[in-house]
Amino acid sequence: MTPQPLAEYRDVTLSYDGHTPASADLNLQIREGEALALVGPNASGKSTLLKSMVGLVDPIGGWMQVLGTSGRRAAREIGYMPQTDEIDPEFPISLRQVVTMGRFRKLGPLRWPGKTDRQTVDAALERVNLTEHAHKRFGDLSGGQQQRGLLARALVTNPKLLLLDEPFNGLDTTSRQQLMQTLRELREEGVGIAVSTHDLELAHQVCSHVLLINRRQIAFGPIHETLIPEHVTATFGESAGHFDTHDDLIAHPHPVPAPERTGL
Ligand SMILES: Nc1ncnc2c1ncn2[C@@H]1O[C@H](COP(=O)(O)OP(=O)(O)OP(=O)(O)O)[C@@H](O)[C@H]1O
Repeated sequence: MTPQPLAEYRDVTLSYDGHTPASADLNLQIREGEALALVGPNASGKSTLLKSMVGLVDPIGGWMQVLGTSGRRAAREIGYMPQTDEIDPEFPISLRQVVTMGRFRKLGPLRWPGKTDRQTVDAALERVNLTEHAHKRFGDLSGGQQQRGLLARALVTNPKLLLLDEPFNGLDTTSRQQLMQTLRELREEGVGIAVSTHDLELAHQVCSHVLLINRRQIAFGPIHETLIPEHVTATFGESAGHFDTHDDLIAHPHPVPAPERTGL
């Protein structure tokens, strides 16, 4: 029997205020070891979709399930790396403390981190190659190191499902390669991943599936069949350029702004 998907959406519409749709027609599945790239222009609904998987945005239509329950209930078992983080670079908090914060969802507010928690934090830091920087102030790390630190924070719950919102933004080539390698390893271990990105090449290198979105879902499916010129043009508009071949598509990804918000 095929195992139940880690996340499944059927005709889902999401809304922040309970009536204005923020994104619609969402139909997707993420299974163990699969990685889904969310691709679309700015303000097209990528972050909204990720937020809905941890219950930060609710559906106003359709049916969805995450880890067999609602996004809100599943949140403790999910690793979520948001696009922007609230950590003030001036705040005197070490990288290790930032990563340990990721355990608090598991620990609950009244438990002090124990041996297992410390070991899990050590393993996550090692996984993202930051062990030697553990005691540095978070704000003193480079942008790429901070990104990797936030990934470590998302990993300390040992999630079955990992959600990453534009994790490659601002990374240099080395950090990018390291992050891609980590994501491939996680897939091999059976972790399901959803990652929003503007980078089609990266999507191809890391992901098994793609969902193209521009306030509505344009297409979803295996990446090699679905990330095709017709779908990219439908997502980004004609100004996305003309793509003759698959290589063109990867060489010339030109995201353009989404249309003004009109309530779909
Ligand atoms: N907190 C919020 N309250 C109300 N509307 C919101 C909120 N956050 C986003 N939206 C709206 O939802 C729509 C989708 O935005 P979203 O942030 O999901 O896009 P995105 O594809 O992640 O964009 P980007 O690539 O710029 O991060 C936009 O119209 C946006 O204005």
